Amino acid sequence: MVKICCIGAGYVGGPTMAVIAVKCPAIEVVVVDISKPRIDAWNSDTLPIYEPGLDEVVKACRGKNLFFSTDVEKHVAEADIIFVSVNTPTKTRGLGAGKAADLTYWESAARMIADVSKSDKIVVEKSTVPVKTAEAIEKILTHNSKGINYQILSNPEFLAEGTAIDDLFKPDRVLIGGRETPEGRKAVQALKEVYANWVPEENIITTNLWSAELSKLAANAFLAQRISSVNAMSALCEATGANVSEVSYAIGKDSRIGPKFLNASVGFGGSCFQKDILNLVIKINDYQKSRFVNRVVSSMFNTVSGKKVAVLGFAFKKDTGDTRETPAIDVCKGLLGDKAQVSIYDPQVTEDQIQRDLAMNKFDWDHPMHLQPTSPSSVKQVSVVWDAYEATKGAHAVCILTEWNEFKELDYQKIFNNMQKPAFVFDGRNVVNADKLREIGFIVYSIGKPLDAWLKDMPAIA
Ligand SMILES: NC(=O)C1=CN([C@@H]2O[C@H](COP(=O)(O)OP(=O)(O)OC[C@H]3O[C@@H](n4cnc5c(N)ncnc54)[C@H](O)[C@@H]3O)[C@@H](O)[C@H]2O)C=CC1
Ligand SMILES: O=C(O)[C@H]1O[C@H](OP(=O)(O)OP(=O)(O)OC[C@H]2O[C@@H](n3ccc(=O)[nH]c3=O)[C@H](O)[C@@H]2O)[C@H](O)[C@@H](O)[C@@H]1O
Repeated sequence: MVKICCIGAGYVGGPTMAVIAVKCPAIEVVVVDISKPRIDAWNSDTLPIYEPGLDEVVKACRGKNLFFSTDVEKHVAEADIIFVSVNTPTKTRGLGAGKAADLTYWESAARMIADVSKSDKIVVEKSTVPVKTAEAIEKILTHNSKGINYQILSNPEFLAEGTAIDDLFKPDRVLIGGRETPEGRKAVQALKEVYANWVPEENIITTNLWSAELSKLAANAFLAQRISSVNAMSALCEATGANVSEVSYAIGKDSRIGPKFLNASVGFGGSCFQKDILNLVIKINDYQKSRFVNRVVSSMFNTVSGKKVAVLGFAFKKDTGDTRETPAIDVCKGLLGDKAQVSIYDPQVTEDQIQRDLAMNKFDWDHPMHLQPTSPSSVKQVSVVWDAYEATKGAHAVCILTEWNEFKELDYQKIFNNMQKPAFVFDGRNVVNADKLREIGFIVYSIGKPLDAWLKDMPAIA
């Protein structure tokens, strides 16, 4: 019989383990906690937390294959899989106070696991933790390992309070991250088999450890931003006579936005949602563009002065010639600021438009034509050409700024042969097959993907 032990009998540990127990009669589940009153309550008729449906689930399996205990060490020692679902509050003092997560409880749980274990263990991060916590936990466990093999998995929880049991019975997805080694994959599979007792296979996502840890934080950030956006609209509604419920309904009908989580409120609460300013979205967008330019410059020995940089794509998205607020403007201006020679190709944007865009002040495009400069002085460091091969000839680097389909089909071997070496590709839209380009010899940067060894060694990005 597989034995599961969960450290932490709180809002997550209690309901999650009760659902595992009820759905997996062949698994023994023990929930342990250092708080005796909490454990006593879990063993009583008055459970320590209120959740619709929780009483029934606990009553169905408590004393059969679900147990609550304060004998933490005994049950950790006996378990095959240990979930750690202790609290991870915000630090209130010291370095990072008010911002960083306080991992004191996590660390003491990990040290206790290392102390009492006598057999191999799968240790599952259930708590919400900063990215890379698994690495720290791994270090604590393996430095004290006594020959025991530990596999760390990240299995963040997405339940919301008030709907915990429904969310656990029918999760949108279960996410399991693990090491990309044979032992890591085996551990991921073992945990997947637990959830597969009631969750459809296609809803169980497996990833690497860091993607799983980050996805949890990202999901909460997206949800919090959504509420903040609606709440910002509520102030606009009050000022204009619009009705926020009507606005939410109307925008929620857009299938890309969807109808959920669009209720204006006095502000969101709960322990997890904190970063809530609408401004953040704009700041992040500007940051994303300057980060791209910094990548280009820092990768190319910290200067692009006098170097030819090919820009493929100028429109704000594919299949249009529209350039209003295209990120290409800011990226090109950044490269020109560092004195690059920029050679631009876009299948639908004219040379006149590109020169106009690069000469114009930000937001001027949104004023009537007669207020805009009639004959913009062309920017000398810029040439606009008729195809991608011409743009990249003799270049040190290629920057892909629009996701035109034709950029996927280019003959990159031919492009490589005609470029300066080392030849760089900075893919701002994730359109190229980075592995194939690396085989040809390119140094490739793809937005949000693991970095080339070359790029990793270059100076940090501002
Ligand atoms: N509350 C929620 O809706 C959700 C919470 N989370 C995350 O899950 C984690 C747990 O959250 P909650 O269950 O709400 O916290 P909680 O505070 O209700 O429960 C944590 C429990 O861990 C126990 N504990 C702490 N250190 C221990 C140790 N060394 N040994 C044994 N027990 C120990 C505490 O006594 C407490 O009962 C947090 O990281 C939280 O961010 C994730 C998704 C949803
Ligand atoms: O990581 C966590 O702890 C959890 O945080 C939230 O769950 P929770 O905080 O329990 O509850 P929510 O339903 O998300 O509500 C959070 C706050 O936002 C408010 N809210 C929510 C939705 C909405 O449309 N408007 C709004 O103001 C709620 O009233 C509440 O104050 C997430 O929804 C869960 O997916 C996540 O697992």
